[in-house]
Amino acid sequence: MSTSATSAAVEVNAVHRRYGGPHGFEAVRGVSFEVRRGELFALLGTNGAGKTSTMELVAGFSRPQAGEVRVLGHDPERDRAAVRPRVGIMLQEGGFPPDLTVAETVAMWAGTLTDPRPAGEALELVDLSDRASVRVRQLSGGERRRLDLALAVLGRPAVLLLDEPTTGLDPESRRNAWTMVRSLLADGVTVLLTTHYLHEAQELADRLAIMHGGVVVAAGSPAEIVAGHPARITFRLPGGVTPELLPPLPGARPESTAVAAGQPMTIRTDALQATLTELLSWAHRHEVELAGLEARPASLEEAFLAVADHDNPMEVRA
Ligand SMILES: Nc1ncnc2c1ncn2[C@@H]1O[C@H](COP(=O)(O)OP(=O)(O)OP(=O)(O)O)[C@@H](O)[C@H]1O
Repeated sequence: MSTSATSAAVEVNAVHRRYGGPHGFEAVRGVSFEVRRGELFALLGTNGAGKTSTMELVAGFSRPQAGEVRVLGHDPERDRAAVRPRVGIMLQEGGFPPDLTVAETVAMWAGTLTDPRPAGEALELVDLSDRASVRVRQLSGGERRRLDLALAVLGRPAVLLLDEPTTGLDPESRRNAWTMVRSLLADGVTVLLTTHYLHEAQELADRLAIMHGGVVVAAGSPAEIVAGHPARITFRLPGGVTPELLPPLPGARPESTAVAAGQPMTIRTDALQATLTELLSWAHRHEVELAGLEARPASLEEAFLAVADHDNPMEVRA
């Protein structure tokens, strides 16, 4: 195991997870990452990439066939008694008795914890106070998700494991969930979450890993992940100008050269400042206006699509 056992809240080291026996399907194929204390680490990936399978290993619900997991320094499956009181878990299926009310569900769950938050406080955190007397079966999908979240934070966990916590939430509820997660982070809670919302990862994550086909294909801070991908400059080609009349632009390539004068043109560049400088001085010299000019770095979504398309992903240590 690495020497950072004291600083990392979660350590995942070269884990493998196979379903269906020794010759079955290997869903997780040598994944490694660390979640430092107090940070939010996001696991992104295509459908079936192995995010939930990895999350279940961290939750201690199953053992990896190879590799190691440590949560707060313990094996979460073997040392369950040491780990579980300090970890809040929200997986994809809540599975609560449908005939209990929201308040009864929280009370039942609180009964299994040593130092639970007051039920009202937990429901307030997820904006469900006014649904306390409603039966679980009558909740909407988004309200059930919020109940899952209330239960995950009920025991004042030091580490929170959230598997797609905001799937099915409307935009306002999603933002409320982000606010809650940020306040937990401010209190020093460590969060590992999976999400399909790249904007969510960009908003919340200190660091992230992108999984594809059971391995980590990119890892780092959101800025590090997008840094390796080209920026984009768009503008409307001035009247009378075709793409071949543009000057040579350092580090750049047009997305398409079949653009007529007056039409929108997109240029990809690995050297945004140099390309833009050259383009603007050319426009100045020729006294033409680049209407609708926009320049922006790659988004996490562009980086995600690029690495998810990668045919031969390499494992990366986060
Ligand atoms: N119990 C199981 N038995 C057999 N195969 C399984 C089992 N659970 C998951 N898998 C397979 O393992 C692979 C990884 O699944 P997993 O749920 O970990 O992916 P994921 O990244 O969370 O996907 P999604 O984004 O769609 O939720 C998938 O191909 C899935 O079909």
